[in-house]
Amino acid sequence: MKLFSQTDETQSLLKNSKLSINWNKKVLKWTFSIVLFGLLLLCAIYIIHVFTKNKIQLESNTTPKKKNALHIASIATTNDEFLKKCATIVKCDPNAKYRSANGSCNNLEIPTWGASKTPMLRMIDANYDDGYYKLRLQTNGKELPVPRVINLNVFLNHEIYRGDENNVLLFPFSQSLAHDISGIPNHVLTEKNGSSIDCCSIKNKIKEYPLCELTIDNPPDDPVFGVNNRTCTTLFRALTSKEYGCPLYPATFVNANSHFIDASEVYGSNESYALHLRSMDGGRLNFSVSDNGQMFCPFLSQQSKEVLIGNQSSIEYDTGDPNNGNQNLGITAMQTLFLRFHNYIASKLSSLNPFWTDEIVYQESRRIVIATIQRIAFEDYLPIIIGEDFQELYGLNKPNIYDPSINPSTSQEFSTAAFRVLHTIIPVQLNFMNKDYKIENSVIITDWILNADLIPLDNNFDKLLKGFIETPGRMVQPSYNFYLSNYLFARINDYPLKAREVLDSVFLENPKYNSRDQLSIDILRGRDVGLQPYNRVRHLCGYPLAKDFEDLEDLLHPKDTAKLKELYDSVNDIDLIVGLLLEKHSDGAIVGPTTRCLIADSFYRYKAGDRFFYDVQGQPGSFTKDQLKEIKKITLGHVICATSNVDHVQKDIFKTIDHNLFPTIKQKCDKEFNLDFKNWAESNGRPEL
Ligand code: HEM
Ligand SMILES: [Ca+2]
Repeated sequence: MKLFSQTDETQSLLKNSKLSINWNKKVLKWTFSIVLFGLLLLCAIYIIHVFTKNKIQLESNTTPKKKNALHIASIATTNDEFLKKCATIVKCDPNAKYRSANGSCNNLEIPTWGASKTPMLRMIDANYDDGYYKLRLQTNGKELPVPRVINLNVFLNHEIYRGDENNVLLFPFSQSLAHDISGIPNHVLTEKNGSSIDCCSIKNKIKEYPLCELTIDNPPDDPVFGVNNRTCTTLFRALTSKEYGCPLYPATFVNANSHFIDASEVYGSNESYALHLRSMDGGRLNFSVSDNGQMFCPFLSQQSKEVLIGNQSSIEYDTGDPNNGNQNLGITAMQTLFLRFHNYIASKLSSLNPFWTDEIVYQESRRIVIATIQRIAFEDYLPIIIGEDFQELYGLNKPNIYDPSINPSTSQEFSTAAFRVLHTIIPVQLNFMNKDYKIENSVIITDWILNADLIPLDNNFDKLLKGFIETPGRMVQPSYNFYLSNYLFARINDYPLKAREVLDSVFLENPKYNSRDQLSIDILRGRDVGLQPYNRVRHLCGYPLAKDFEDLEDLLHPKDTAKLKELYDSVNDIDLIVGLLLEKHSDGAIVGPTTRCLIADSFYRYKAGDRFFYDVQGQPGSFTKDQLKEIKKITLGHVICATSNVDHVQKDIFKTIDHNLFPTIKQKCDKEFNLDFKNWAESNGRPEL
């Protein structure tokens, strides 16, 4: 007590201290609790954060992107063999603005994906009798039907002559796309003196020459070939990866062209050829000038006009596609069109940016030409082929869909079967039309295949383009045109024939008459490259596996399945292209369901698998928003207007539009189809090397 009395202050202090100790304890307790709570809270937040973060990462790493139900996936097991065994190591510059000439370094993870001289992709493993290279047999071990017999029994003489709503232009544009994405050379067997061996003349020893294995036996009662006892047609097997120094099992085929849609048919598919085609001046490509001052692909052999008129194929042109650029008047017209378009853009860009080097002008012009072709291919062309709605549903219309996991390579099924279905749109006749819509001249197919002499004469190029736009095209249908099925590459003494009458009379007199059947070739090529039969591929595309011929009637006409039943022993033997040609067309498309599925798959690869695709943003070479806006306006009509004297075109450039019935749909080139490259002026922020 004393203590208390003695020290009031202290007491109070003590009291106070007691109080304060109590209070301090409380504060401490509260602080501790708050801190603990805070810590717990922080821990909880951290745990939640880590958990959700991991979950998100887990989802983005392991959950595949929501798969579009229409997409098919390759089920072939051999696609990576080339990468494992033969792909060269390529060093890429991830900041490179422009695509390489051969397509390498497009995919920075797998730089050889899509490059020229790399294999075609298989959707399904190859089908060979020996699992490796020998042509497949029927499932019961018997020989497959002779292709010519298939053509004669199912296709020939069933042509539909109705004009199509699409015009002839669809054909050369299709073909130039085909040779942009695919090119498999033949393995030609040569004599010691360098001339090619005629497999038919060594028929008794043909087994010793596996490359002659495709040689066609025409039936003795063949209505065309039988007449002159032409029982045999030579066809060589395609060049395999082995000939490129990379033996693979099973036989694998190599694309000589870059797989991407990158105008390789204009610029070449490798660096040295690309350089060879350049003038190295003003960013232009080399060109020749005709007598009337017009620009053409460089003439490889220049002869006098008189000789040209003397009906001999004397001019050949130097193009980015040395194998096919001269094959026919249509494809050569496309080569000319895009060569001119490149040089047109180069001159525009040079005047906007006089200080640009040849290299910058060349690369920027090339980039615009490629973008133009890609835009036309995806927005104007593809909807006609596979149908607008299907294209939308497939996800092909979405912008900027680059996905480095997509292999951009051309599939074997697409290039050797599905895209060749469009061989059916090849017309018999091409028209040269003047500005007044008058046909001045027409040539039939035996005159315009292997004969591109007509292009530089007079104003033929303009008239040919006008004829393409104004003439209704050939409808897609099961049969190829009669000439293509009988008189392909009809040449006597190496000169093209001039008219059907001549052709027929010579044919009757000359047993050496040497024409071919394109459909037989396409069927055989499918066997050559080991394509799986139609039933397997349609199943891959989501259609039921047919157990017998009648089961095919969900997609084919009963009259056709009946014919197939007479030719093939089993529904599992039908050649892919045969089934594809006979499919009823899908809604809004000009091809059937399996063809549409294979075409959509490939075009998806060419878009989603191309880092330089024209609308991809965020890459070193992406177009600016303003440039992209301008690119999006360029139609094939603009290209024609910029490069020829055609003065009226329509926006829907592949549609036949009767100028008498719909005069307002035709628009004046100089009014409606001008191009503006001001967004490429360097003051606008781009570009520099
Ligand atoms: C007059 C026009 C045409 C002719 C004479 C023609 C002829 C040929 C020939 C002879 C082949 C090589 C056949 C072989 O040995 O396997 C071929 C391949 C091919 N054709 Fe055509 N064709 C023409 C137009 C078209 C068109 C319009 C398309 C439409 C897309 C097309 C698509 C293809 C494709 C994808 C290939 C495979 C290319 C390869 O990988 O080598 N062709 N064509
Ligand atoms: Ca290409």
